[in-house]
Amino acid sequence: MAERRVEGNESLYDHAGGEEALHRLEELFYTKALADPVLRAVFPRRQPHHVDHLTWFTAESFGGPDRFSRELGFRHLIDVHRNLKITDEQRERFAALYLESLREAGLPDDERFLGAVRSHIEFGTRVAQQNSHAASEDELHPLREVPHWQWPEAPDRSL
Ligand code: HEM
Repeated sequence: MAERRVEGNESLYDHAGGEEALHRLEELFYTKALADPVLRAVFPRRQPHHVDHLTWFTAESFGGPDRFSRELGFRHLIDVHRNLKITDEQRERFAALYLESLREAGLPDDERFLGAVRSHIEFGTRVAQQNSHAASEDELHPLREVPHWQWPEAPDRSL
């Protein structure tokens, strides 16, 4: 679904196509993760709420409804990643499969949107990885709430 222009201050959530499009993306991604030889160690079986919860998280971070914070809370996200001991290879595969799924789910593929999703997934996977190794509260990543992701800055044409 290329060629969608960014309208005014449209949210990333609306640009993505809202809840339905994000759910399609997360379902495709989770199916790939479950079948992946590198990720199998951390995703041994399908968890019934994973896709919904991942959808709520992404929706909220992209400027949509705040259902993740209201119903689950950020602490839940910290807790589910604790002790997973995510390796660099797993983190990188997670990000690569996510970006692959974005294309296959037919979400917009304009450069600004792709840039926002790339930086979101890069940041999120690093937070999850750090928290997965934290032996104490002090070693957790300092993030304590769902971030509000923004469009990448437009290049400064005056330079
Ligand atoms: C942007 C990065 C990430 C986000 C937003 C994210 C988000 C989530 C969410 C919403 C859940 C669902 C919890 C529930 O069911 O209530 C979850 C669970 C989980 N995540 Fe992540 N995660 C990220 C990165 C990672 C990475 C890099 C890995 C490992 C390579 C990972 C492994 C897991 C596992 C194993 C679970 C629990 C089991 C399951 O639900 O399948 N996550 N994550």
